[in-house]
Amino acid sequence: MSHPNWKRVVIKVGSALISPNQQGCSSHYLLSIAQFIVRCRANGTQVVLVSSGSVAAGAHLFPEQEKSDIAVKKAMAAAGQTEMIATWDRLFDFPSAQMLLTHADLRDRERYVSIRETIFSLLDNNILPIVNENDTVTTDKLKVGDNDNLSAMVASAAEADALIICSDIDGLYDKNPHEHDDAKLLKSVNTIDQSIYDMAGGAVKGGVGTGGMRTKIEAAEKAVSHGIDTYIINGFTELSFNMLLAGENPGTHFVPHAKPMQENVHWMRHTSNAQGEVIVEGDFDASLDSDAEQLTSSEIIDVKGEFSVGDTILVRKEDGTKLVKAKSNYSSCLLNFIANQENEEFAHEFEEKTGPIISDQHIANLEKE
Ligand SMILES: Nc1ncnc2c1ncn2[C@@H]1O[C@H](COP(=O)(O)OP(=O)(O)O)[C@@H](O)[C@H]1O
Ligand SMILES: N[C@@H](CCC(=O)OP(=O)(O)O)C(=O)O
Repeated sequence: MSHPNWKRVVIKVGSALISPNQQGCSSHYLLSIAQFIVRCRANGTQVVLVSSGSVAAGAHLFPEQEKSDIAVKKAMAAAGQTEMIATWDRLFDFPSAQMLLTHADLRDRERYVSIRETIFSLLDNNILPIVNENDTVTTDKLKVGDNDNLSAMVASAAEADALIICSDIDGLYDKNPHEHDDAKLLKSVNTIDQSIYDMAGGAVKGGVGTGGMRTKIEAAEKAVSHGIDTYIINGFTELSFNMLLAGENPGTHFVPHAKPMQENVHWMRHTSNAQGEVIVEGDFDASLDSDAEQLTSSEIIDVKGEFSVGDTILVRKEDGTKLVKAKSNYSSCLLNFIANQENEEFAHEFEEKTGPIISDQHIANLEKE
């Protein structure tokens, strides 16, 4: 876990650190984070910054408006984003670059690959990528929704060794310490299961944070399955960063999987969204192997939703058991047509000619969730 071994890290900074009073941006807490970034780079560690705070930073420009109104929030984000980037940029004597992403970008394989290339190209040229969600264009369907999950997706895309989530609290406690005086800090988490999720509450009501601990655990789960060391640390104190640089754990460390998922399987599982569902009989045991069992139309009971060739679909059993997520080589329309064929020989010949229903190159086994 010692810091000098990291080739690349992603640092996620929450809104409370950027705009503690919602009166624009403050560099008060950002100075020690910037110092950490500078020292990482001096040690030869590449850094990608995922920064929240555009909504919080822009809030003061809309004094008369209802802050929960979506259109107002988007306007706050648009206005606050420039101030947030300018505040970071002032703290560095090297160039930074703004990357505004949505889930619609990350779940599209082509755009995802393009995002990866841009990150690598910026890093190769010693430019600091500063990523945020593109709040002004998102809708419920298109957004990641919180920067904890976004930072895990970015860490996977960037092939980072570590993800450091800077929060307003020392790490993950066994219960919300703002509500329970006897809450205890977990120094290390080996396995993220339901008992870990049960410890997490949401963000403080009326505060500037979005996801609370739940989204940080979701992020950690995504990252560790890609072999990424993940930390939740207190970003208010400089000591956290000094400890990280000394190879010590200042908060909660989520231990990465010893056998990380392959990059494209990880993307399919944790970043891509299923556009539709195919309900099948029995267990369909998928694997990333062209000799593996193929899904055939005779096993399909139902096709749900509308999807096109190349979209990700979820293959599940009638009882709801999720089997695999995969790229579909058929549209929902064509799959419905072939699955409803009474002439099995025709269906079989059609599939032989058209090729496998789901791609054996883009598939993630869901371990019968
Ligand atoms: N088990 C827990 N351990 C630590 N914090 C928790 C827990 N459950 C809920 N929280 C809340 O999560 C908050 C941190 O998340 P959030 O407000 O979204 O901040 P950020 O801006 O850093 O993302 C904490 O301040 C705390 O109120
Ligand atoms: N994209 C939003 C960030 C949303 C978010 O996840 O905030 P936080 O919980 O403070 O990390 C913004 O810039 O305000």
